[in-house]
Amino acid sequence: NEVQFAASNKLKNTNYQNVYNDIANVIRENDEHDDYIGSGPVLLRLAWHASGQFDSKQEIKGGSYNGTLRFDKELSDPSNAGLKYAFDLLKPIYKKYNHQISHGDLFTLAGVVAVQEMGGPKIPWRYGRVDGDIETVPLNGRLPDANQNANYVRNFFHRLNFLEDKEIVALIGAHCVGKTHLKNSGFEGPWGAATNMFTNEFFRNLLTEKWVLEKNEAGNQQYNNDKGYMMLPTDMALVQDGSFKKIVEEFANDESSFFKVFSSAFNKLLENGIKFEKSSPVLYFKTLDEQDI
Ligand code: HEM
Ligand SMILES: Nc1ncc(C2CC2)[nH]1
Repeated sequence: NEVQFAASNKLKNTNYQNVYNDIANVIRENDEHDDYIGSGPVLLRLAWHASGQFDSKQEIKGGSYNGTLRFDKELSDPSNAGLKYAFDLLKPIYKKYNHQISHGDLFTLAGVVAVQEMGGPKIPWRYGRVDGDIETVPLNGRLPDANQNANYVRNFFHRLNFLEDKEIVALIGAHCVGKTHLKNSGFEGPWGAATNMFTNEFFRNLLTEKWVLEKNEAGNQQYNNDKGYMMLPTDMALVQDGSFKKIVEEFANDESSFFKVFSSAFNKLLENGIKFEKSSPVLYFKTLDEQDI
């Protein structure tokens, strides 16, 4: 399976902090989105969906390299419902940099900005993805189904080369931000209280709240508690499977452990299938707060 080689881009490393800041300012300016949850969660989901359709066994491999989520063919995949809003937020930034940044680099960088600006861990990031044409759009249907159990979840992430349970549990911990929307996915409700701060709270709620399996208005089964919070079947799988559950307990007790594993797993997700030059710089970005902006 040939891999795709990252190209050296025209932007100098320093300019990527400017792109980071532009995306961070878009998040600040659109804080009213989704009843003031803000635009961080949906931009994080955009970066995940731009990368999670990777399958090294397929002719068309997918992954973030070609920036194919920009094509309606992929954006209209029912799994991507709600993401056009996030893509539209990034269009003015793409235009501003006038082809000096690819869509693949922009979509993945937006995920890094979203995690960091919501108080999550620093995510190392590299540039060099090159936009592919519409022929490189992967088939729809490669993103995961939320109605499934622990074995499905484990096998799904094995396809993305996440062979350790720790990585899988950490990645799903991104459900600590945002909410589910009936019109997008057929599920409804937030996981918990603070839905725009990236913390280990999602893991605590999984363990401490009393969850009841109910059919929702769309006919899907979801877990609800007495405070109006919800969990997907695939979320609950993390405490139904013994190995996953031990890791949920570790992350619930030690947020720094969750952050460390999430940082490397999210970087790996965003770089699946891409070969970067040894010399290609690994960039770390300052948050707006760290720059006193
Ligand atoms: C078993 C794997 C996963 C399943 C089945 C799944 C499923 C879902 C579903 C059904 C939603 C609700 C979408 C909506 O109704 O708007 C959602 C939201 C979200 N997912 Fe996942 N997800 C998975 C893994 C991930 C991963 C790996 C990440 C990131 C690293 C992620 C980040 C998010 C975020 C940030 C939201 C909130 C979006 C918003 O508030 O608009 N998810 N997910
Ligand atoms: N419980 C739950 N699973 C997924 C979500 C959306 C990310 C917010 N909430």
